[in-house]
Amino acid sequence: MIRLNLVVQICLDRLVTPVWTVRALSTMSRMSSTEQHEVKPFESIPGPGGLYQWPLIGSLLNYKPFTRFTPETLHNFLNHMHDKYGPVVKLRLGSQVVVVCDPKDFETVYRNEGLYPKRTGFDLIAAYNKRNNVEPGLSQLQGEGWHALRSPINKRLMKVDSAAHYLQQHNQVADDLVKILATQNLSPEEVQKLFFRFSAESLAVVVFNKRLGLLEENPDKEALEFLNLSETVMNMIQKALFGKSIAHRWFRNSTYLKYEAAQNVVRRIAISRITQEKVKFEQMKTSGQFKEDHSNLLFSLLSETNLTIENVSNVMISLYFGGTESTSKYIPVFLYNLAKNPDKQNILRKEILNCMGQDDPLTTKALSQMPYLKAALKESFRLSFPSAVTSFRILPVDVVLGGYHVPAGVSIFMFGLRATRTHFENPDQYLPERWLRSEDKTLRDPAHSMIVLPFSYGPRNCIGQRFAMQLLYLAAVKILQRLDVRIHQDSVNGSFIYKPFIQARSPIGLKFTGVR
Ligand code: HEM
Repeated sequence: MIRLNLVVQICLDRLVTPVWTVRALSTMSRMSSTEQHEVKPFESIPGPGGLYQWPLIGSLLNYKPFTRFTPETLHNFLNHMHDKYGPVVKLRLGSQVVVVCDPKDFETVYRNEGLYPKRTGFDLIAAYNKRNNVEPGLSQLQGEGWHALRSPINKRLMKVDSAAHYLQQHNQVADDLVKILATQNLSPEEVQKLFFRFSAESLAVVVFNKRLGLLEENPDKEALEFLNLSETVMNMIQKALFGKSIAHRWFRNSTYLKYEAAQNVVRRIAISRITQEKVKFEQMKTSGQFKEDHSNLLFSLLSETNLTIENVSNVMISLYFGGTESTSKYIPVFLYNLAKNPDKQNILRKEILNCMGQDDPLTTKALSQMPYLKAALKESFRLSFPSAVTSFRILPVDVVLGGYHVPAGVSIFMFGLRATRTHFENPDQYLPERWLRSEDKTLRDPAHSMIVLPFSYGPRNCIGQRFAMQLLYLAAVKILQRLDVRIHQDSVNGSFIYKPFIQARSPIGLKFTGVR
């Protein structure tokens, strides 16, 4: 996402200026004369100039060996840029982008994103889809094509109880996770891998209607192959995203070939599993067991007459990949914040044990009675924001951001992470209490509602957020119900990087011991 296709960038750069001139006039004419007077032109947005604005070279100059930053410490680089140039900065990150960090500007961006918000996809996936004649998935599509695929999923996944349908099965997966943590002495790397298996297993229940058995002592061969290939797919996307592979756009380089081989098998396995479920679905339909409002996502998508097996498989693959990496990376970060603040961990454990005891499964009722759990996760999102940039948009209209005119067609990055520090009291402390209502019913820390948006906002926000929250709550609840979480003394210095989701520079040494 961050390093856009350079060819497209160059074309965009050429296109943007003339479009801006025409649009600027029409937009400006809609403003009051005072506003027109105050708006500063796009050209005057501060930022590194000269060579730093050149296509390709400009982006490379931002990183090592020319600076102390790398794509993985993009957050530090953007903070440095805002310290130097102010709340609106123009620079090259692949294409020319405008970066904003004021929540009021986030609001303006979201308000103007239109019906089909545009966020460019991953060029490695685009190359694969084109070369293999595969229809693009949700995160790759734009415009009406995106809307046509997103709408049927939206109406099911954004429902309040969409994830709750899977809660019972997810409880079982979480129990298996806790059993392993309680009985095996795992290295930090093994713990990280275990969380990946937990997320993959939980999402498999949603996308394939089946557990894969990834938390069993000896998982079956196909399940393990699926897991290993999924990791390869994600690693290659990451490599391309951070500019460690560029040539895949023009020919099949080694990153592309590894991605293609892995993705071909992943797709074959996914399509074969979904085809098996289609047979079950047809039987249910014939026997009258299937109702229109069925809460099972896979069955309900299979019932859409305008979606082919290929469409449904693409959606499910998007969900599986969109969800596994992000959620598995965030579980140890949440646990890290609780382990570093044992007093908060104890308050949370007390709330959990009061609501559900040491053996009960997590239910929606119990969840509704746990305000501290929700505050603890929200505060973790604030203190350790899941992605370096909340998201980015290419708007269909001109806007004014921080007093500067930004033409339609320019990439706008919303750097929410900075606002999580600049808009709160005691920003470096983990204080779930700041999200709880005090007795006079006001929020203790009434921060702007556009700051802590881990799943972004608007019609193109994260479609899997209910599942992500469910899995994060479950992992924390089930672990704290039975185990105390501490950090190995010789581990972790709290230094996090983004690839593109947050993770500790080296796996966090979490220590799990039984609680009585
Ligand atoms: C902690 C976990 C997660 C985080 C922080 C996260 C965050 C995000 C963000 C910031 C976006 C971009 C939204 C925008 O541009 O407005 C996104 C998109 C997306 N996410 Fe998530 N996500 C998480 C988990 C999940 C899960 C569990 C799933 C699937 C079950 C999922 C599926 C997707 C998909 C398919 C998109 C693309 C949506 C579209 O383009 O229409 N994510 N996510």
